[in-house]
Amino acid sequence: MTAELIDGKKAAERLRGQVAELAAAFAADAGRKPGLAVVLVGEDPASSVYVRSKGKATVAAGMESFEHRLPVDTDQDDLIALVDRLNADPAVDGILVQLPLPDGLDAQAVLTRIDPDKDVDGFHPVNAGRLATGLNGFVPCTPYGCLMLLKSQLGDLSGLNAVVIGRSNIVGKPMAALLTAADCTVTIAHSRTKNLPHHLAHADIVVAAVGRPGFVRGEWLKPGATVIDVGINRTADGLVGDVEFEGAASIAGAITPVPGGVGPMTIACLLRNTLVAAHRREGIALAADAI
Ligand SMILES: Nc1nc(=O)c2c([nH]1)NC[C@@H]1CN(c3ccc(C(=O)N[C@@H](CCC(=O)O)C(=O)O)cc3)C=[N+]21
Ligand SMILES: [Mg+2]
Repeated sequence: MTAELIDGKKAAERLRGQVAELAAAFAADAGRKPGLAVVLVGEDPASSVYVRSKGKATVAAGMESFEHRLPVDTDQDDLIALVDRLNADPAVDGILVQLPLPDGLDAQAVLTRIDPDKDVDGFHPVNAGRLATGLNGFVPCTPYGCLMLLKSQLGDLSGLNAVVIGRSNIVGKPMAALLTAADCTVTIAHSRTKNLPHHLAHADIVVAAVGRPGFVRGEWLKPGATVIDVGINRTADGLVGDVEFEGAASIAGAITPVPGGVGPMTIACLLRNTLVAAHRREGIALAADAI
């Protein structure tokens, strides 16, 4: 292993510390804490664990956590009615509906119902449009966390070749938009891409978000590349990323581990977005470079 390990856990702790300080200042100013509502439908064990750790992180950052656990057979109208109540609740700055939703529920309809200014996941089409056109909105937490890790690792990203593998609305597309805005030359690769190794051979930055364990091989990388592994795959060998770690770590310049890389940053960015939402909703200024 010659690559530097990018410590997402440490970066996330630092960000959470900054959020906590600013949340305390907000509470002193506004007379209330920033509030995050998390909605979980059903009892998927992995989702339950995420929701619990989000709730804990929210409280630890000095914010209010509102947890709504609904039965697996909740119908669409009841879920929409809950979103409407949260949209109207002045104590709620951010709303997150945990995905995936159980079969039979229309996730797109639910996400589109969330007030875009409370959409701290950044999944609403209005926020996707804001990101695509350079307006201030909410950026999805996982790609935002990846960008923070890249900037703290590399500084200025201008002119670098970046290959994003995966084109989901949640990671790949917003990641490509963020890297484009940071003046990278961006390639979006996906399951139909021909000759992925050809594209990776020129990539200074690789963001892997394909959801297939060990899909990206070390020998495909440009020596010294910075590799961000978004994959969280539960296998017989435990939790592994989308990048074949051992091989990649002998060729890359820097790489995120799984776990302890992107995952912790996702939660820290959720708190960051909630803090920003609270300031915007109360009309309290937050210095652009504060966080
Ligand atoms: N509306 C919505 N927003 C989300 O942001 C969202 C979602 N739904 N559904 C599920 C995915 C997944 N996700 C993760 C968050 C943190 C870790 C994380 O902290 N992972 C740790 C530990 C992982 C473990 O041990 O299971 C790590 O990578 O080190 C992982 C995954 C957010 N998601
Ligand atoms: Mg794909």
